[in-house]
Amino acid sequence: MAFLGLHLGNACATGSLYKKRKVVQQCFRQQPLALLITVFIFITAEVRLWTADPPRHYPEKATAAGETACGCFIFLNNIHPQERNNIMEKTYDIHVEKFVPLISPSQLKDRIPLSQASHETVVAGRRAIADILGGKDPRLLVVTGPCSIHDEKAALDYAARLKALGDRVNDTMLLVMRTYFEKPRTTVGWKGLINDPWLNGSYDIGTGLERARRLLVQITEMGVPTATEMLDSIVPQYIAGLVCWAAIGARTTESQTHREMASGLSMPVGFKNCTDGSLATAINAMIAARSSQSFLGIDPDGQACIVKTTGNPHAHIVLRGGTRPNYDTVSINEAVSMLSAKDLTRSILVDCSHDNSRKNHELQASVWQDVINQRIDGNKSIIGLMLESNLNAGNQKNTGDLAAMAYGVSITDACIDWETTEQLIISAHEQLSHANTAATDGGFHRYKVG
Ligand SMILES: O=C[C@H](O)[C@H](O)COP(=O)(O)O
Ligand SMILES: C=C(OP(=O)(O)O)C(=O)O
Repeated sequence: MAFLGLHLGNACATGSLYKKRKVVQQCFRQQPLALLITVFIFITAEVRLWTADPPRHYPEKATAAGETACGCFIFLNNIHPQERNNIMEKTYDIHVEKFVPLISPSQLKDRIPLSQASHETVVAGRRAIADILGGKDPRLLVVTGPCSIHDEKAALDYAARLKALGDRVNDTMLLVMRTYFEKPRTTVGWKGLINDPWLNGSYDIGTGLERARRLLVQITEMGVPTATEMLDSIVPQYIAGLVCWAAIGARTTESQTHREMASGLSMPVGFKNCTDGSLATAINAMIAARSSQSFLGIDPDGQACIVKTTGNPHAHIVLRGGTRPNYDTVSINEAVSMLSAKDLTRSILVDCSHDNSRKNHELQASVWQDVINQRIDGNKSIIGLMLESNLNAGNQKNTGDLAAMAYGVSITDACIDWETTEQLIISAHEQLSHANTAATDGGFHRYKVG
């Protein structure tokens, strides 16, 4: 009734003849008396406006008459002014199809708890990464693994191989597995296992969170430290306790929301330089992330809340190239000067993939070797490298049919295969071991930060 009253007013003021007729018919069926009185008041108002001296113009007259009629209808039907909001045309969620409730972070943690073995891997992994960033651990941090996880079986296969390799090179490198569940897209595309776990556009995010958490538990139970990109600001509540290193990607490093989220994350966070190659965005991000922040989020029970953080002490930069690669000596020195000027940690991780290899996975090997050479030559600011690597090389189209797709091949960016990965890591391990042994003054000195 109230809704019709409002529509009557609106229809009188602005509507088409058809709309007016429809609204009046509805009103008449439901509230004949109120309608008659309203129509009478409306006509009286119209007549007064049309005969006013000086004459008033049409839109003003129509609106005023409509509002008068609407006001009278609301008054006659005893509608409280506050209820008007409820009967007005909807101004929110117009483009929202539906809201699908999700399990809360604590419910998911109860369902898939952190085991003792996982806990040990996460704590030791984070500590080792923080020590590498701070210059206390002389090893090289190597973040390697698929561009994105789409098949848990292949991910576990990769993790098992990485565990064996990590044990072998443990005295020169810390190997951390890319377990990327969220993919930022330049335009559109598959957004990762959390967003679309069935690879078919069904967006079963609840299942995605569950599968991501379960896989992280399995990988950390194998003793393999994990790395992921944090993209959605709600996701960390569900999985962050199982992640040793996090990235904020090139597309989101400039975003305030992501910087705030990073300030509260429990693990070291690497900020990628911007897609155009700008370092300033990552440097500004590091300043924002090390500061305490207050922002909107959810608590472990899924309740919307204000999240107050203390700031992340282990924010650092990741060079991933832009309009040109930025892994060369000149680019790295430029990054060091910019970081020094802002009194930030000068520890740099170089991503061999993305725009450093011009998205050609085969070029990752030469980027890798160039950076290893710089490190051996004494570039003390290089603390780590990243590879996009999978069981098998290249990439394939996501057809949505996991059984029909090639095993261990990326469905996002092209990756190098396992054999190449192993060969690069072992070769670098040998070169680093040799350099350490050969150095007459006890090995190259790690860069002390702060
Ligand atoms: O690392 C993965 C991709 O480079 C990133 O998600 C962007 O991919 P897109 O440009 O294909 O969307
Ligand atoms: C998306 C990624 O990188 P970037 O943000 O550098 O494009 C990635 O590492 O998966």
